[in-house]
Amino acid sequence: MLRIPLITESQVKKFLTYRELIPAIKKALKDFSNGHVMQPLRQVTSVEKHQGYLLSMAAYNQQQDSLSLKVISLYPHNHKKNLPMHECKVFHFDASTGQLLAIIEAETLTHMRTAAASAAATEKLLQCLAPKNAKILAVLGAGDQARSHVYALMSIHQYEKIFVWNHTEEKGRKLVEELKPVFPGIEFCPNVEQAVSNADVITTVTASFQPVLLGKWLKEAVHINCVGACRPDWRELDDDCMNKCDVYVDSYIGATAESGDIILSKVKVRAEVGEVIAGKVTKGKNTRTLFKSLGMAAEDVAAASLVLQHYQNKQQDS
Ligand SMILES: NC(=O)C1=CN([C@@H]2O[C@H](COP(=O)(O)OP(=O)(O)OC[C@H]3O[C@@H](n4cnc5c(N)ncnc54)[C@H](O)[C@@H]3O)[C@@H](O)[C@H]2O)C=CC1
Ligand SMILES: O=C([O-])C1=[NH+]CCC1
Repeated sequence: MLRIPLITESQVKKFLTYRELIPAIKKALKDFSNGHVMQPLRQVTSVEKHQGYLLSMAAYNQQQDSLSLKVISLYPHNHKKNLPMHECKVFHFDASTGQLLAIIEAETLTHMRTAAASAAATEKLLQCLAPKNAKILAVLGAGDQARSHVYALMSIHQYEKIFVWNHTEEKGRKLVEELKPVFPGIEFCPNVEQAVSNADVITTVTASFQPVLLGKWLKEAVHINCVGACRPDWRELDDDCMNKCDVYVDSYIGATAESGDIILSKVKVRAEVGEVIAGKVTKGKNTRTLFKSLGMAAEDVAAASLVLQHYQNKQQDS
């Protein structure tokens, strides 16, 4: 019987780099918006008794001929138990035969591909619409996504200052301490308004159900990546913030079905980021831009393909 390889977290950490991943995710976003990806809306199974969810995310990228399914748990109260909010695996298939090629431990893959999508959006929207001389990055949240976002965003632009805010100071300070040797300009900011009010780029990566970022704090030119709040009644941004920005999404269908920030604010979505990358959408006049990221299986397929390529190359070498 053929044994299916399990590609572990430590292997994924060795295989994935933002240098390779960001272009791969850009291509995935573009392929998706060009209609080359079969991606049903993800299936969400509620585990009401424990206030959790199980998400099934499948996609087939016709351009890459690449097929996978990610299964990911979402337990927003896990931080109180000192447990991660998500646990996940990607099942990567041979698209031509339907045979399972590998099972991939996908926590790092998810942290990195999400941050790569934000980096791709920031690069595109900052270049088109917001100031080129961005100096200050603000990160609201101090978990796994906060860490991956600092690495990914710093890989495309050298911000002089990074302000991290978290609702619990201890966790925020701990992340800053960890990242300080790599990014000396990073600081913890105990006041969220102070953290964001001079920021050129703001990334929200919290497990909050209520707005943590308010429109009245935004400066005239700013780009926001809003990464948390993936349920129709959850918010990370208030209505004012949503309405002050030109809003871009990863998927229209996903955003209008799942994002509380989009649905409850009734904001008009300007475009998918993939449409901007594909050159189908022209520059808007608004100097405030916002990328509402919900995460897509198309991104998981792209990241899993890279992981598998590296894994197979390594097997051939040894
Ligand atoms: N858009 C996408 O593709 C993806 C989005 N996510 C979302 O990103 C967010 C962060 O995920 P992780 O970093 O993996 O989680 P994590 O558990 O590592 O970090 C969550 C952070 O939110 C903070 N937090 C918890 N409750 C809060 C509250 N009530 N108000 C403000 N902050 C609060 C925690 O202190 C922690 O800093 C989550 O909402 C998650 O669902 C995760 C994966 C992909
Ligand atoms: O795309 C993803 O993996 C997720 N988005 C929100 C929770 C998990």
